Amino acid sequence: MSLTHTGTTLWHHARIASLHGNEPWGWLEDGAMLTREAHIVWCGPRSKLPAEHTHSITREVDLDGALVTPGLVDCHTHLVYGGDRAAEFEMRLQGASYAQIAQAGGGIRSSVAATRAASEATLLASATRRARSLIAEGVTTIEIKSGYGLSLENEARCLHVARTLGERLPLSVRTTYLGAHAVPPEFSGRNDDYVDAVCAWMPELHSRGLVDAVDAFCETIGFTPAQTRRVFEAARALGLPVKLHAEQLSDQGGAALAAEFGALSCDHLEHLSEAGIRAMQAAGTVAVLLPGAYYFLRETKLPPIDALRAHGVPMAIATDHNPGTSPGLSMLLMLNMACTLFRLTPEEALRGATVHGARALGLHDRGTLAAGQRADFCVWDLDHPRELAYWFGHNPCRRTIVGGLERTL
Ligand SMILES: N=CN[C@@H](CCC(=O)O)C(=O)O
Ligand SMILES: [Zn+2]
Repeated sequence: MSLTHTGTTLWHHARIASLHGNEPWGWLEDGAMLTREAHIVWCGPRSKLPAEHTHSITREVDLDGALVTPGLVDCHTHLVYGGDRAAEFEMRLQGASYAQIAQAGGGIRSSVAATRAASEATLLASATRRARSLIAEGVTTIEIKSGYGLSLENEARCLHVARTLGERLPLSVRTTYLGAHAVPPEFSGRNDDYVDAVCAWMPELHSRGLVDAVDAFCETIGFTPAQTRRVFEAARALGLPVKLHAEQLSDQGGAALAAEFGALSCDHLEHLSEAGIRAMQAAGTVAVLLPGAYYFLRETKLPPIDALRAHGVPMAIATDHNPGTSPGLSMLLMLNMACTLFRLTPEEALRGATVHGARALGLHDRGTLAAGQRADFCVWDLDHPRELAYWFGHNPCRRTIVGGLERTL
């Protein structure tokens, strides 16, 4: 187990996936990459390695012709929660809708009760198990939202667990405050008062170093656009970037609202309008597609993929891991579903799970393999990168390097 940097490493004899969009989809033959500490110093065909780099090499690793891609980025998860919602799954299979269950006080609120009842150690143990599943399939960066605590101290606890995961596991963790996920029972019928509380807790959570971004669930069963605006104004006052669960079950105009605040991403988007797409394009907002939730809720309305593509809106994909609508823990399955259900090309899906996922988190130092980027990459037992979206129920990840360090679990 190598856990310290060993100078400058030349990783060679690799097929380095070419993911630049304007180049033929495939790989760089006899690819090589030079890493120093946590970063890539150089990447290209080994024969073109500049002479000035050769004398600095302290270690060589032969990758035996294996495929290399950037580390995967899961840019939308709700990984920290108590309990599960398998009983709700059974109810939905018998005909109850997600919205009906939520309106009857179940859904997110049942996970809030289970999360509040769980100790921090229990939350950390279950989130660690889930994170390890994602890590095993090549995830090197993950976003984790709060949203099952819904009080100042319970939101803080969940965000703290997320931060702790990033300290204990070989994984970069970004945390998102999703206080505006549902209205907790103690605020029942006082939705606006709850939004006031969500905004009031934000500076405290931020001052404890627990928040990288702010999100909300803008929906008929969540928060109105006016309430979402108030949450975003509070975030802007603190200089925090925003994201939004937008147009999942209905068109609320949430995407255009989020774009007005320069949102990093709008996520779900099954009911996204043309106006919303234009607003996102103008703001540079990433469209995060969540095929796991679409599949698990057995939705029928597809996100407007062709229009997003035509307008040049970057598309990311993520697991949306959560106990209610997407209990899956496989980014590779999401790559497959993004192609089979949403008709992304395998190349679009892989860009969605790497460079566009990173952009959805406001990260520009990862998601591609180039000089200056973080040395986060995966080595796969595959020939062509299209196979990442092809196989499912099988893990071809041979090794993963995070910040220049070989990862072991
Ligand atoms: N849509 C809102 N939030 C989650 C679901 C949360 C839950 O049902 O527990 C989502 O992204 O799908
Ligand atoms: Zn979500």
